[in-house]
Amino acid sequence: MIYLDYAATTPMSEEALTAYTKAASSYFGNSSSLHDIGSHAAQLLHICRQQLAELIGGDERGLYFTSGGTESNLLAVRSMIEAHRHKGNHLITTATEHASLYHLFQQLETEGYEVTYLSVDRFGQIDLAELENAITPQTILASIQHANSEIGTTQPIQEIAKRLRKHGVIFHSDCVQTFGKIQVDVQKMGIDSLSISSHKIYGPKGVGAVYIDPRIKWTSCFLQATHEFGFRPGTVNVPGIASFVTAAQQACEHLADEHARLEHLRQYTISRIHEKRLPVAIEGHPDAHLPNILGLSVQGMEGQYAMLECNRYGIAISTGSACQVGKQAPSRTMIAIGKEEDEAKQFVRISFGKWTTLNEIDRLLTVLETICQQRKE
Ligand SMILES: Cc1ncc(COP(=O)(O)O)c(C=O)c1O
Repeated sequence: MIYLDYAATTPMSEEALTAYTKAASSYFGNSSSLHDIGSHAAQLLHICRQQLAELIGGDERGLYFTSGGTESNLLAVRSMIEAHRHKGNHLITTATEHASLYHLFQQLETEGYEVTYLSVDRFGQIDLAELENAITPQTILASIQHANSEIGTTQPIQEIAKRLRKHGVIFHSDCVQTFGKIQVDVQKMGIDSLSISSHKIYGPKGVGAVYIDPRIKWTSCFLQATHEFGFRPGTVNVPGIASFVTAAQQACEHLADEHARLEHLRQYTISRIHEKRLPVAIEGHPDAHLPNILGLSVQGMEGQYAMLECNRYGIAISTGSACQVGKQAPSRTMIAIGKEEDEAKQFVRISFGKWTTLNEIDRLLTVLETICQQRKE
């Protein structure tokens, strides 16, 4: 099977697996226990926190480990808005956030918050003037993703941060798809808070982190949470965290080389699509994009059909959106970039990773050509 769905999840690297087993056997203690076995685990946790904070240019006192990107987004936003409720009830986000945030903001609307969903252009970027116009004295927080998980478009984070800072609005950014792929540095980006996840970068599933600038106040979503400085209750997954941080260090260390390699694969795929004259449109931003994600619209064919046919030929790709067999929902991102509902269902996402080769891409393109041809006949 050829795996071209690395943006959905990645296999664990050897190094991350080794770090996991080592920590799980040698540092198995509960990091909250006061005996030496607990203290050893707490020491490892402390080192992991320092190392991860360094990788994102942050202060270790603002880093909290969680069960992944979904929980990170939920807890970061809820904890910060709860502490700033006195300022007002207005929140800003975009039409193309990950489902974890989209559903959270929908829920918050039912709880009395007013939410502005910023539109995006045909490449998936927000409009800075629209952002600035949306800010009111009651705006508490804006949650704007670093990159979209379906089409890979990155947002002009520094420009966004400048505008939000000018008006004293807290800036949370979902960096789940970008951390380890392009630079994520809280100071350079000017963000107050971010979410990251381990399983997108060859670490274990069920582990992630939130960073909240220690100057930003937050109120825990949990009563009397004693772990993670009160941010999140529950025994801390120290082996998972040690493995996550190992994966993160590797991803950041090889970031530049890996970026160039993945971008080459992406450009190669696009040029071969054009050469073969496949009935496929390239989605996303021509310049501001992740190197590992390529969003495609397969004309006249539902994305789910294309995906299932690719699977039949031994290639794993994604439709980008959660769907049930035989019932494809239109991609929210596609609708937001201006597609009609039928067109929005024609979406597939190809995502490259550590082990992707040009031969695998050639095979994908041959299969796509066959599927399009079959459909015509
Ligand atoms: C942009 C983005 N945010 C959040 C998540 C959720 O992360 P996790 O799977 O770790 O809960 C994902 C995962 O697909 C994602 O792509």
